[in-house]
Amino acid sequence: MSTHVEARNVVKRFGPTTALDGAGITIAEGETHALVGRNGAGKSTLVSILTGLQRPDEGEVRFSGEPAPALGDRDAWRRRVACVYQKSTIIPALTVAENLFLNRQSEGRTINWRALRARARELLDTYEVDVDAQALAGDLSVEQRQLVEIARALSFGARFIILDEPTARLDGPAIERLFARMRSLREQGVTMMYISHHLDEVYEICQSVTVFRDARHVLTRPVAGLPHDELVAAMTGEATAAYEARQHTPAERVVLEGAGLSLAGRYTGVDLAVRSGEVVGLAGSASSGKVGLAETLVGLRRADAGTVTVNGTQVRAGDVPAAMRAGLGFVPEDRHHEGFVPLLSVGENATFPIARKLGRFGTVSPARRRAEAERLIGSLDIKTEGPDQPVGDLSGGNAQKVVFARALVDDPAVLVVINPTAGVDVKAKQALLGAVEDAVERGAGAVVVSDELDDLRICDRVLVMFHGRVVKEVPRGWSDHELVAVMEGIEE
Ligand SMILES: Nc1ncnc2c1ncn2[C@@H]1O[C@H](COP(=O)(O)OP(=O)(O)OP(=O)(O)O)[C@@H](O)[C@H]1O
Repeated sequence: MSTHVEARNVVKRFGPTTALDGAGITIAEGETHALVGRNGAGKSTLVSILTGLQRPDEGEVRFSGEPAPALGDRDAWRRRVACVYQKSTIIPALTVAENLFLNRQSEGRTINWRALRARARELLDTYEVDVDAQALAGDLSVEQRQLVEIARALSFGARFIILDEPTARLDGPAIERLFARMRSLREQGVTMMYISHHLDEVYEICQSVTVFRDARHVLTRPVAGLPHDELVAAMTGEATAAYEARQHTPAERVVLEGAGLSLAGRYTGVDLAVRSGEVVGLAGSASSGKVGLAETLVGLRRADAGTVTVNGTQVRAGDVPAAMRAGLGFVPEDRHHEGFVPLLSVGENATFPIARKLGRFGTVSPARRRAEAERLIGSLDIKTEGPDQPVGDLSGGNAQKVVFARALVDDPAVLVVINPTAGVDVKAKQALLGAVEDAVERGAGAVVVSDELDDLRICDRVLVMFHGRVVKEVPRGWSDHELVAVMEGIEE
C-alpha cells in the first residue's frame, strides 16, 4: 500500500511548551488511521500542521510523496486535506448554502444567490445530506452541522479527511450513522485520520492506530490484534485499571428540586429531587430533553412552567448567577460558549465563582486566587504552564478540566454536570468522576447528564428521558444493554 500522508520529525513549540517533539505519522492510502493520546499530547497541533494552518518549527509534511504546498496557498491545501474540527466552523447566522460556499469568492465577482442555492442543493444531494440548503445553520442539530461540514470538506476535492473528535457531542444512533458514512467514504478510497478518546470507536472504525505521548510518537500498529490494555498503557505510560464507582449514603435533605417543569418542544411535566450525598443520572437520546432540562436546573433556560429550588432557595427562572449564589456549581454542555472565557487565564476562569469571596471588601487578592487555582490545577491534573496562561491556549481536554474546576471551586451544595467527560482522556475521565464523587461525599447532591454509560455508572439512580418525559427510573446495577434499550424507547 502506498503512503498517502506523512509527517516526519515534526517539532512545534509555543513559548515554553513543546507541543510536538520530533513526532510523526504515516497514513496509508485508503485507510482510516486513528491518532490517540492523553489531553495535551499534541494531536490537535499535528492537525493544524497537516492542514497548513501552522508551520512546523522543524520537520516536513508530504502528501502522496510530494512536499506540502506553501502555507499561504489555501486552495492547494483544501484540495489535499479537509478537516472536521472539534469545534464547529459553521457560522450559525448564515444559511447552509452560504456556509457551503463561504471563502469561495474567487469563483466569481458578484454572487448569484439563486445559482448558489441550486449548487448547494446539488452538493448536499451528492453527499446524501438531508438538510434544507436555505435553513439557518444555527437551527441545525449538532449532527446535521457536522454533515454539512463533511460535505463542504469533500466538495473541495480532498481525498484525505481529518475527523477531530467527531463523536464527542453525538448520541449513540448519530454515531452509528457517522460510522456508516465513514465506511462508505472509505469504500470510495478516501483516506481518513480519526481522533477520539473513545478507544472502542478506534477498534470499530480504524485499521491502524498511532499513539502520541508527551509530544512524542510512541507507537503505530494495526488495530487488529492490539490488546486494549497495551493501547491504554502506550497512551498513559502505565497500566490503568477501570474506574470503580463508590457507594454513597444519601441523606434525607433535598438539595435540588425541580417541580412541575415544562418547556415547550423540550420536556413536559418533570418532577425531580436530588438529596445531599446522592448522584442522579439523566440519560436519553439527543431528542429526549435531558440537556434542556439540565440547562433549566442551572438557570441557562427558563421553563414555561414549574419551579427550581437550589439548597432551599427557590431560584428565579433563567438566572444563572442566582442559582450559583444559592450553591450551584455546573459544567455546561458547550464549554466554548458557556464554559470559559478564552482570553482570561486559567486562574481567573477557575476561581470566577469565588471572586467575591477572595479578599476582604470585595477585592480579589491575586495571591489567594493564585493559590486556589494552583490547588485545582494539581488536583485535576490540568496540563498548563500555570494559572496565568489564557485558557484559549490549552488543549481541548484541559480546557474542559478548567470548566470542571470552576464548578467545584466554591464547594457547591449542588453539582450539575452535562457531558462532563467529553473530550477528556481515559485517565483524566477517572479524575473528573472521582472529583464528582468527592463532592458528593462532602455532602453535595449531583446530577450527571451524559451520553456516556461510563459517566452514568457513578449514579445511585438514572432517570431515563424519552421525547421530553421521564419514562423510567433505573437503580444502580443496570447492564449497558438494559439502559440503552430504555433510552431508545424499546423497553419501558
Ligand atoms: N496556541 C497555543 N499557545 C500555547 N500553547 C499551546 C497552543 N496550542 C497548543 N498549545 C499547547 O500544546 C500542547 C499540545 O496541545 P494539543 O492541543 O495539540 O493537544 P491534544 O493532544 O490535541 O489534546 P486534547 O486531547 O486535550 O485535545 C498543550 O500543552 C497545549 O497547551
